[in-house]
Amino acid sequence: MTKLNNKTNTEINNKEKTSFLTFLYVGNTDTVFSEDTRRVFIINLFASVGVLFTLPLGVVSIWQGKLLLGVSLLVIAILYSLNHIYLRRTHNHKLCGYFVIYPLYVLMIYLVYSGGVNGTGHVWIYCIPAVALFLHGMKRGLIELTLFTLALILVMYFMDSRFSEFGYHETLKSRILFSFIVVVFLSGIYEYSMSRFNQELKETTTKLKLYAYTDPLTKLLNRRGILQRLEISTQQSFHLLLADVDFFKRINDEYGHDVGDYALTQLAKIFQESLPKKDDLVSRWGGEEFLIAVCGMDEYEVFEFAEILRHRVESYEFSHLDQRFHMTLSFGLAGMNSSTSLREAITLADNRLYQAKRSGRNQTCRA
Ligand SMILES: Nc1nc2c(ncn2[C@@H]2O[C@H](COP(=O)(O)OP(=O)(O)OP(=O)(O)O)[C@@H](O)[C@H]2O)c(=O)[nH]1
Repeated sequence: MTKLNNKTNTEINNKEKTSFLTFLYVGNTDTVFSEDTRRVFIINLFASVGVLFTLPLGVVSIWQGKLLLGVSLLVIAILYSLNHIYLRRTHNHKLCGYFVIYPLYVLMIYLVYSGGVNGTGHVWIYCIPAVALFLHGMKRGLIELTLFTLALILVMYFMDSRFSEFGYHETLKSRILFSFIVVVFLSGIYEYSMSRFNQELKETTTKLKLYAYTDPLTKLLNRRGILQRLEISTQQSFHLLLADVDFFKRINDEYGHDVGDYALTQLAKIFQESLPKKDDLVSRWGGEEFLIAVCGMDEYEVFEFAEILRHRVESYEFSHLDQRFHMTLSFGLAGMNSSTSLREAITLADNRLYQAKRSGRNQTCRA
């Protein structure tokens, strides 16, 4: 019974966690680590925290008779709530970022000018640097923060603000400015180190993806690479050609491993140059096997293409380190469409390749 209760509690907790994440990621929880999703998440978080503060403070301000301040806070609360809905529908984080930051600048300047509630308005300005630098990056963020600082100076020193009415010492103004500049400086250092770190992370991820999906010898996609590309492809149907070099072991044995490597690299070039369309793919499936995926052709056309390729390789003279030799290929052909899965098509192509080998090699076997 206790076990059952624990399970139900965990399920409820997981459900709540998922709903919370769905709220913050505006419905998109699968690509959590993409830069766009991260921005959507943080803008949404800023806006949600903004609503949590501006809504009650707005109500309190109206309650205390500070109508203008109260209405401004409520307008921002509404704006931030609409921002969430808009973000959920469009994922346009750039525009939503403007909706977060610009009303915030105006509100802060107004709070400093009016003193807010009992002269406490200026204490809120320190949230500005982090938000500005995150949303607009170092360059634009710092320009906006400089303009904001100038606006602060203007309001505090040159406008008839209500600052002196609250009995503050004159030095408080300069201390507010200096401490604000210190926070800008620290936020800038943080943003700079974070953006450097993110940049390096992005570059490393790109390199690792390249290594993970590419065959180092031929520079073609490897098995993982082509499977990933085929799984995400928008093409409805493909034909797969599994090609295998006949008696490749003899090349290695007769001419050495380096010549064998050269032959595989040269073969990869021939395959790549022969692909009919730019959406077609070729990969090194493993060892001396290559998987080619072609789209937009019927089975007969693919068979014809395989035969052309086979003859091209058969008549090609491989030449490396004074060694000259010829190679032949065997092909297994299979179609992949809505009724045949990728795995099934690969198995079928593999069976037909085996059949081509058994029937004497140097040929294409299809259904
Ligand atoms: N040089 C080189 N040889 C490789 C590489 N990968 C696999 N091979 C060799 O490819 C050969 C494959 O031999 P087998 O599987 O017996 O096939 P085969 O000699 O081509 O004979 P059939 O496929 O039956 O026509 C082996 O000798 C492997 O060492 C590679 O990256 N470089």
